Amino acid sequence: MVSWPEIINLAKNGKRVVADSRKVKKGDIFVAIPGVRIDGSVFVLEALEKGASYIVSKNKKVLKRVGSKGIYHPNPSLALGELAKAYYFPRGQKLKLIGITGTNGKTTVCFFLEHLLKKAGFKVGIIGTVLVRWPGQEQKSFMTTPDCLTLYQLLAEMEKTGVEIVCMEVSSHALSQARIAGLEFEIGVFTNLTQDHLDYHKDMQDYFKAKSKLFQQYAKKAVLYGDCKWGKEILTQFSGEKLSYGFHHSNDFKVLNYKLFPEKIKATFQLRDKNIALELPFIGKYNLLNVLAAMGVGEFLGILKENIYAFESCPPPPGRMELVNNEQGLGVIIDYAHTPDALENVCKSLKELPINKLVVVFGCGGDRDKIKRPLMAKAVSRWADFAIVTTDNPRFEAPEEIIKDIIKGFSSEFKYLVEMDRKIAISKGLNMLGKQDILLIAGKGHEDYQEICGVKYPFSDKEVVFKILEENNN
Ligand SMILES: CC(=O)N[C@H]1[C@@H](OP(=O)(O)OP(=O)(O)OC[C@H]2O[C@@H](n3ccc(=O)[nH]c3=O)[C@H](O)[C@@H]2O)O[C@H](CO)[C@@H](O)[C@@H]1O[C@H](C)C(=O)N[C@@H](C)C(=O)N[C@H](CCC(=O)O)C(=O)O
Ligand SMILES: Nc1ncnc2c1ncn2[C@@H]1O[C@H](COP(=O)(O)OP(=O)(O)OP(=O)(O)O)[C@@H](O)[C@H]1O
Ligand SMILES: N[C@H](CCC[C@H](N)C(=O)O)C(=O)O
Ligand SMILES: [Mg+2]
Repeated sequence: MVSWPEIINLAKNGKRVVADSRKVKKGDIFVAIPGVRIDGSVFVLEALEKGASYIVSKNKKVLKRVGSKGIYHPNPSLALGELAKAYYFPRGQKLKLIGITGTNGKTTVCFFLEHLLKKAGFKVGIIGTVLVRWPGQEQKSFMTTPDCLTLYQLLAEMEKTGVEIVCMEVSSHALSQARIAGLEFEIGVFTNLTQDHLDYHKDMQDYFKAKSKLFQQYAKKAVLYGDCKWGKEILTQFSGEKLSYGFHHSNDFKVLNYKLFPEKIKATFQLRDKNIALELPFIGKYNLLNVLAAMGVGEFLGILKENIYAFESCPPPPGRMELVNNEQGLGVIIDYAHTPDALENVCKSLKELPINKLVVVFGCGGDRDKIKRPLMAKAVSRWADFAIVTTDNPRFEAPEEIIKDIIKGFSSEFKYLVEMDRKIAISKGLNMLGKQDILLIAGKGHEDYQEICGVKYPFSDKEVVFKILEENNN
């Protein structure tokens, strides 16, 4: 039987590593991952039939049947990371990695960082919910954090083309499933932790445990949101170099004062002993936190001071508090808020502007956390003047049932209507707009599809707005 160091050496010398039996080719090393739906050990025979030369598994019964080609590893997900690292980075990882985790703000911080680091002269790559991008390359994303092998493949490709630093979103699913196993992160960022994904994580403590792995197992330095108990807990536990940020005066990097305008924010920050006033080209008070997170990373990399004004030309990511400019002069905003906290923050930020009525079109995703549905409605009803409840991505759930869960969160006096067809819902919202009113279309942001029963139908909130306005014009 081959030993673990021997198999690592084989991977270093170009022996392919796969975790999906459908992709096995002759000579590959197949790693059987115990998945959420199914145990990869079920596919060991298929992998062998396709010519796999080695099987890595923790299932001793299966390994007994495999014989000399079998290799026992107590944690196949970690084994996959080690093998992927050996295969894709045989001479070690040279790329600097920045990992961003948290319920909300990962994509935004990632985009802000890309902008800052480019200005500082780095060759930067980003990996996240909206896209994967590095100089000369851009691909649409299918996951926030890709599976382990896809991730390593991307990173290796980036390194080959001269990328020096990669900022990537690290979801709690990725941390639980060890998709980043074997990678070393120069800096980890924690943006916040609020209700989401309780379909996957047992409770908030379990969700936090997944998030905090980034700091316990992977990151050398930490940039931490210090205004919540979860951030404070990581701050206390983390033994490496760390920096906290937030609105509270106890943080290392903080907001001293700010003023929100319909298309920008003017703010003064205190960065340890230095104060700086900036005019930022986006809206949403919480985006001040996302800027601080990016500043914290800049500080650790030693490039913040010379490049701080980069934030004054930093556009928000697509579908995040995106103003839909239109000839009719209607106030329309598209945002990716799909959690109670995000909706609370977005609606509150909009109501802080000098506006009249706030109308919100939103729904909730199917096959995801059900507990958050009435809480999202509650957040909307606290700040909005009217809501139109519609479909998001129903996936395999009945839209009527999702909507039933949502409307349980509205108080009896709150005014809303239900319109299942998202296009008609948006159209109804647009028709309600008067002078200085705002229509917030929440939940799908940059997404260009609506997923119903396993089929992704083309649907972009932004394009739909333009289409309706054009139809109304004719
Ligand atoms: C719940 C979840 O995260 N599931 C992910 C997980 O699937 P799984 O554990 O169910 O895998 P499985 O289907 O049981 O298969 C187990 C193993 O058997 C292998 N297999 C499977 C079938 C076969 O014929 N042969 C075979 O060898 C699989 O390759 C796998 O290694 O591992 C798969 C392979 O890496 C992922 O594609 C899959 O993501 C699904 C599609 C997904 O929707 N994930 C979402 C929830 C997610 O991860 N989202 C986060 C963002 C969350 C946020 O908003 O923060 C993300 O990072 O994208
Ligand atoms: N720092 C923040 N605090 C609270 N809410 C935020 C923050 N940043 C962004 N949001 C809200 O969360 C939404 C999603 O933001 P973003 O895409 O940056 O987060 P994310 O963590 O990448 O989300 P996902 O996990 O879905 O990829 C935004 O559209 C906004 O409504
Ligand atoms: N990454 C998140 C995105 C949710 C976006 C929302 N549009 C939905 O479909 O619920 C998830 O997969 O839970
Ligand atoms: Mg994201």
